[in-house]
Amino acid sequence: MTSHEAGPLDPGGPVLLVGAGKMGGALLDGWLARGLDPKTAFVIDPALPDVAVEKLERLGCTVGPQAGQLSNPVAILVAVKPQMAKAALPAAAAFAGPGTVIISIMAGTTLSTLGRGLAERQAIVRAMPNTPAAVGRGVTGCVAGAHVTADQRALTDRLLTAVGDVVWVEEEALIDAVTGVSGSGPAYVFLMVEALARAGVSAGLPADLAQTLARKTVEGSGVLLSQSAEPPEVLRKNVTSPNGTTAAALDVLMADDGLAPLMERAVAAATRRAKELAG
Ligand SMILES: NC(=O)C1=CN([C@@H]2O[C@H](COP(=O)(O)OP(=O)(O)OC[C@H]3O[C@@H](n4cnc5c(N)ncnc54)[C@H](OP(=O)(O)O)[C@@H]3O)[C@@H](O)[C@H]2O)C=CC1
Ligand SMILES: O=C(O)[C@@H]1CCC=N1
Repeated sequence: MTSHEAGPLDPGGPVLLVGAGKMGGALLDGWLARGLDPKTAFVIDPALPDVAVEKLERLGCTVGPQAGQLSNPVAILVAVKPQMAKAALPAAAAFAGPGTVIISIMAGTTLSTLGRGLAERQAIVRAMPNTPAAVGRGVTGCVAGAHVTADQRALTDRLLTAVGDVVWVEEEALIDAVTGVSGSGPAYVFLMVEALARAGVSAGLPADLAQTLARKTVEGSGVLLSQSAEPPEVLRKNVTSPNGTTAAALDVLMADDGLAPLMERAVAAATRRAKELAG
């Protein structure tokens, strides 16, 4: 796993972001927060509201670059919905040079599909980040296509560690499972907050108090997990007094039809859906 290096982010040339929505926007914010020179940041996103365009332009970024304004970017990060890939890839192809690495974060979209819209020997990385990137605490799984050089892999690391940690896998199919675990994973955790709050209401708490308790419990547990050297199993056991209240709850959650098989089915469904998105 690689983590952020000290010092300002310097990719060594211009970077183009195609699609500045929730994930692309979080990455761009992370790059700028890590000291990326805004003059080297280019953005294509026809849906970007005027106020966001003005803010980026005020910083010195170029939104909607014309041919001639940008050549040979060191990286193009494609962050549109997989269904928009066909519409967005021509722009990436138009600006890409032989030294450009294309980094796609589109769920399911394979290296082979990406390659069809790009030059024959284009360097392509398929990556899967997650939304905690918005607070610099994301984790991204990556796989490198055949033409990615060691320098381009290091550059990808620099761009993605700006918003969290990065892991590489060698087998492309594993990216679909990465999507099922960490790409979609934050939604499972937020759903757990919602469900815990609802269960608190059923146990007699006022709704706003139940929400506060559920939210703070998951926030605090996340921080404890991140700051502790102990595995989650030990942290769980630390809460669980013999024959106490937690043990009573865990008897339900750890039953044969409890959380583990449910999570397995959920991750399998997400992984399957990623494969379906490949078309
Ligand atoms: N959200 C998440 O948790 C994660 C998402 N991803 C992947 O990231 C990608 C983006 O997801 P997300 O950020 O949630 O989606 P968003 O819809 O928030 O962002 C996509 C942005 O791209 C814009 N767009 C559409 N067509 C084009 C185009 N031709 N050129 C440039 N921009 C375009 C969209 O505009 P408009 O709204 O008008 O369509 C939108 O602003 C997806 O492929 C997803 O699989 C990966 C990991 C996690
Ligand atoms: O739901 C999705 O398809 C995207 C990919 C991972 C998280 N969001």
